[in-house]
Amino acid sequence: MKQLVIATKNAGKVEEFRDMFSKYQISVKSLLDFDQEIDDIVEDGETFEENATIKAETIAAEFEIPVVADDSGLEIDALDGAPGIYSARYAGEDKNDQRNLEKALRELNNVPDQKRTARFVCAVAVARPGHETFTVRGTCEGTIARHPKGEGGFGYDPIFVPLHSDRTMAEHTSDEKNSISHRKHAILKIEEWLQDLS
Ligand SMILES: O=c1nc[nH]c2c1ncn2[C@H]1C[C@H](O)[C@@H](COP(=O)(O)OP(=O)(O)OP(=O)(O)O)O1
Ligand SMILES: [Mg+2]
Repeated sequence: MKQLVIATKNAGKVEEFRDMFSKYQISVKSLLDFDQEIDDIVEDGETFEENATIKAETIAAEFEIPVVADDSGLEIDALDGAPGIYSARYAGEDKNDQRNLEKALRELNNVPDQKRTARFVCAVAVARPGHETFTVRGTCEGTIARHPKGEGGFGYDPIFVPLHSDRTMAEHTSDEKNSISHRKHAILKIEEWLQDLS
């Protein structure tokens, strides 16, 4: 079994990478699996790609191994793309999913249904010692619901209704989410690299 480190401390992301990488015979190790304490990485880039690169290169340099990182978030059109790269800390430094989605709903309180369009964005960076880092991006278009619904997924999934669906992402099974998500679309773009990994 091939192994890949994902430079994330987000358990929801880890589970999705595990599920989606299993078909490439890749087992996933995340920052949650290291015995030593790993400091939080400062994500001070101006784009998803910059932040994914910072995370991947920090861990690749520290452990001298190939690393994949994910920087992702929700862009809401009626809020000019907010929360965007600030999605994790939208309602405060404690990165609370529930408070984040409640804040998004509050901001959209007076916004009619047809103007509630949004998309999930995921930039994936691949960093390897001695190689140039590269990034890819996947997106998932949808709308913001009026109320949270569903127990699956993580983050903003309870308020995000993907295009062509009448359920929130949190009401999708993990297999359903992993076939349409921004993360899936990003991973498809590194599929060849994943297959060639030794
Ligand atoms: O599929 C998703 N379904 C719902 N919400 C999502 C998704 N994907 C990203 N999101 C939200 C969660 C968080 O508010 C932000 C990611 O922030 P982001 O900095 O990339 O991740 P993080 O800080 O949780 O973990 P880490 O940096 O260790 O990978 O976007
Ligand atoms: Mg983060």
